[in-house]
Amino acid sequence: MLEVKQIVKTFFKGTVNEKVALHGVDLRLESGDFATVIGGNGAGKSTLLNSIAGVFPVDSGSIHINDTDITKMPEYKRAAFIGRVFQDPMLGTAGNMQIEENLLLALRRGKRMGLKWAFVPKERELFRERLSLLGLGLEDRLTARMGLLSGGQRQSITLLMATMLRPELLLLDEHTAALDPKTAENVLNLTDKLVQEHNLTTLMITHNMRDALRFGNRLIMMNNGRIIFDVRGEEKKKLTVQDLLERFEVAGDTVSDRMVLGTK
Ligand SMILES: Nc1ncnc2c1ncn2[C@@H]1O[C@H](COP(=O)(O)OP(=O)(O)OP(=O)(O)O)[C@@H](O)[C@H]1O
Repeated sequence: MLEVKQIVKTFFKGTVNEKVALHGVDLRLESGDFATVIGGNGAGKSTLLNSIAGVFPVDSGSIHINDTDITKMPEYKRAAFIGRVFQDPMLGTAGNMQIEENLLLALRRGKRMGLKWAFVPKERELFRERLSLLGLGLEDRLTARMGLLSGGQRQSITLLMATMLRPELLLLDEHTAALDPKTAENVLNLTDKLVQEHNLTTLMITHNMRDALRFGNRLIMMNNGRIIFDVRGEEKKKLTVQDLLERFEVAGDTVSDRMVLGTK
């Protein structure tokens, strides 16, 4: 469960460039909620995810995961609760390390690694099993350098890593936006499979309205640092792109072609 209460975030406070990116945002995700997040440029979507992940402190308000108050917890400690996948496929994995070394880091997250990279055979077996889920043949390339893989392959492995130890919360920030349409589709389907399989509480920012409608049991729309629409269950299932366009229009937001058509 995630509970965000009244969070405010201001950038460049007290300067001519002062920007209030979040105006007292409230959000509660129940365990297993999969919420897609949409909104125009500068709506505050990434700022909301970054505030939850602890990339920077918030000005006020509180953030709880289950019963733990993480508002003042440093980012590296929050990583024990949170799995993240970013837009840039290069960010989630270490390019100069092997596939299995990256996976081992994820498996031993929060534990002392010591000086040795001693693999237990059971771990390699687990990695092979997880990688075969991707259907990319990577289970036979455990010692390949991550840097040799394509963006889609790296993003798929980042997803596996983010969910290797079941996180309390999964944060996805436009994680398929840098991929070609076919690869993006595969990574989205993998995302959905992992979320369902592990019943993960998930927040997924997407610029694509169709994907926001297709995935998850909840949809959240942001505008100008506020959540202006939060819909779930049957009501979400009935929503159409046209409904979303109307909401954007009422909010006075501009909608780009890529949001409607899903192109980059
Ligand atoms: N690190 C930062 N320093 C200064 N201003 C920032 C920073 N991050 C975000 N902002 C500003 O905060 C506002 C919200 O930005 P944010 O990136 O959260 O929007 P977004 O909804 O994710 O938009 P986009 O879809 O364009 O990525 C914008 O005005 C942005 O310029």
